[in-house]
Amino acid sequence: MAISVDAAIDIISNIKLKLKFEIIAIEEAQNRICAQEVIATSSLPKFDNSAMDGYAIIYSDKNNELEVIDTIFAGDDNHTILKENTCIKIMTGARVPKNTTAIIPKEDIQTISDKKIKILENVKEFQHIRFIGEDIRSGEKLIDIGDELNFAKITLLASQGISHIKVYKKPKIVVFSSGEELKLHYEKIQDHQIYNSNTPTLFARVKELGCDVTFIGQAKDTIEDIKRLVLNSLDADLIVTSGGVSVGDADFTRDAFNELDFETLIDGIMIKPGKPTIFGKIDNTFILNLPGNPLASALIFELFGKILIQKLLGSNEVHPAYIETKISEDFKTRKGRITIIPGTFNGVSFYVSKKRSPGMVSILADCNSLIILDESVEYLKKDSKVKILPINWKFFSKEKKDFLSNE
Ligand SMILES: Nc1nc2c(c(=O)[nH]1)N[C@H]1C(S)=C(S)[C@@H](COP(=O)(O)OP(=O)(O)OC[C@H]3O[C@@H](n4cnc5c(N)ncnc54)[C@H](O)[C@@H]3O)O[C@H]1N2
Ligand code: MOO
Repeated sequence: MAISVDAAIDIISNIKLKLKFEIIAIEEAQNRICAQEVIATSSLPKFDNSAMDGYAIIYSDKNNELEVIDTIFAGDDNHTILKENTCIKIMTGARVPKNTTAIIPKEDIQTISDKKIKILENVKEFQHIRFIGEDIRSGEKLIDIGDELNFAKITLLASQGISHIKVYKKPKIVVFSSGEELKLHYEKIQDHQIYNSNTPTLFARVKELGCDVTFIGQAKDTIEDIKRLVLNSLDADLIVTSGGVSVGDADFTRDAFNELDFETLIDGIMIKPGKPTIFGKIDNTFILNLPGNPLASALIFELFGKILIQKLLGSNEVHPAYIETKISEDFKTRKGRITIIPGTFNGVSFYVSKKRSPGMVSILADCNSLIILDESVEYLKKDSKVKILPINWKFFSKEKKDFLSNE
């Protein structure tokens, strides 16, 4: 029996998993999920240092002529300290002498003689000193279990001298389709046949989301053939298949799964499109059977499949987050079931896709987000608030946008 959207999301978000991990070099770690806590073992900066090329001084000497008694470069292990009315020439990044209370940028001094300078500008106590630990404190948690590693997290690792990191293994996903009418995109087709667009779509999507993915072919519309493909894939973490879930005379996936000790977790979701979605498990392999209709299949994957992938990746972020915006024009829909509406968010408003039929293939190519409308919604007035779920976060535009003004 079909269950509510909320119940389906809860089932997927609460699946229990034993994830495997591996140790990899940090250069290879982008988009991987961290399987260990990383605690800072050294403060950054490691020592008080100069933020400018200039002179280290004692603040109370700021109005006096100062004698230059030494020069310190970044990386020097210099232990000279300042005396009254002296200064030390210092480079950006160099450790400051212990009793320094201000750095004077080179541009702000006047050279009086070879070893004498005078300060021309106002000085603030402690100016241009970068203090130990102001960036990272030793003992501070830098990365948590389940955090996604990106360039910025890799910065943290490298700055601590960490060369290798424990990450969860990429989930192994197997994709296949069923349907006698389907041919692969590199095959010749006849007039009564269509190209299998779902499998390459899902293959690409799970790969984009950080999984290892294998395509194992197409099942004929027979229980035996579907069983054969499933049995071949039980080393995977997840099988994603599409088609064959409805009530037609050639829809056999449910029967095939049931002959293989399938534990049904979801059999239908009260959503449009994509109601006939099946999710369950054989041994340790999850199976997500999406509807055959291409848009239905892709949208259900965007809403539910992505949560599942976040779980399988080991991410600690499994709940879809939204952006609040407004709808670009009046919008009418049929109430009665929660509906996934694809469209485009241009940074200001959400534009509903004009075409939305579940059997279409062309729609998502022009969309970057979804809204999920409650079953009671029949009409949204222009500028009504909507919550969008982004499909893609890389946010660029074909037109030049003014992101510099704050109006
Ligand atoms: N009597 C009823 N008929 C249907 C119902 C229903 O409740 N009662 N539900 C409809 C809904 S909603 C959906 S969704 C589909 C789901 O059907 P299946 O998952 O069994 O999918 P198929 O019948 O195999 O195919 C549906 C449609 O999609 C095309 N398709 C299938 N696989 C692919 C693929 N890999 N690439 C591209 N296109 C694909 C297929 O040719 C069909 O046109 O059932 C409705 N019927
Ligand atoms: O719900 Mo079906 O998935 O519309 O085409």
